[in-house]
Amino acid sequence: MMNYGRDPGDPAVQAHDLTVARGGRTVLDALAFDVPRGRITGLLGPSGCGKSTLMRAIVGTQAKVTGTLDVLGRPAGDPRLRPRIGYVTQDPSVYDDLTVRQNLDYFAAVLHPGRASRARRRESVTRVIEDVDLTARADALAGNLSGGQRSRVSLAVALLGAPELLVLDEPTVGLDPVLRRDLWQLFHTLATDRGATLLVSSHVMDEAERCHRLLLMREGRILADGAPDALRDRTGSPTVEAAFLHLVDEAGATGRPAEPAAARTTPKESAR
Ligand SMILES: Nc1ncnc2c1ncn2[C@@H]1O[C@H](COP(=O)(O)OP(=O)(O)OP(=O)(O)O)[C@@H](O)[C@H]1O
Repeated sequence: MMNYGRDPGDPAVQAHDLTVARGGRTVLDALAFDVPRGRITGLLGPSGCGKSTLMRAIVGTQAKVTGTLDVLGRPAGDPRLRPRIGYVTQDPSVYDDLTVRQNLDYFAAVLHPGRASRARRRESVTRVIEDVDLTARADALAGNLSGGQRSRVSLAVALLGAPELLVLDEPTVGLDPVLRRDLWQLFHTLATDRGATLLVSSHVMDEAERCHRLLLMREGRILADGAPDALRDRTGSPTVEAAFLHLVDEAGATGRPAEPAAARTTPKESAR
């Protein structure tokens, strides 16, 4: 199986004092955390807490980022990081008038151009279609796929270059329980067998249990980080969701986070 670059050394992502302003507001506030290599780190928190903004900062597409943010040993946004990171946004970016295989052939040609790379392209396209379990639909037009199948095509595109770091923004939204389970199995294969680092966001707390490690976010801040077990133990909670609520109450009691909730209601669509 292909090795995606496990390296026991530095964390894949290291952030210190990471701050992002959007529309004149601070939406990420002095974050400090790291993301270990070869593991699945879940980025969990309610809608609007800043998960997508943080992911965009990591992949280098977010403006007005201050503080320190190192990704795979380089500053976030360094062009040399591009082939080493796979990023899947919430909106599947596929061409509806091409088949699944044609979509992947196209992106593979961008990644590995030239006649000399033809065999390599064919091998990687077949591999990623298998990875996302779309072999039976490889010749279907993307426009005729279900929402979940389209998002798996986007994931396949991100897997093409065998990236060391995969940043997946709510990849399981709208999927049925069987597909969600299958995708999480794939994430574990990518991390465990291929050494990839995954950062996966979700606002569904039950997905937390499937991660090796969690970053719990609320209102632009990291509320807590650690393994699901450790977070449950530390808060004496039966589930990560209960642990999250406990931590929210604790933060309220110590007077830490929070700008007024009303200041945080800008529709997400205006962000793009
Ligand atoms: N262009 C913008 N101007 C002002 N505020 C913005 C802008 N874009 C996003 N925001 C705000 O930044 C905050 C973080 O948004 P972000 O999309 O990162 O949250 P999220 O946790 O990913 O939410 P969701 O789960 O709904 O995708 C939100 O409160 C949002 O309203």
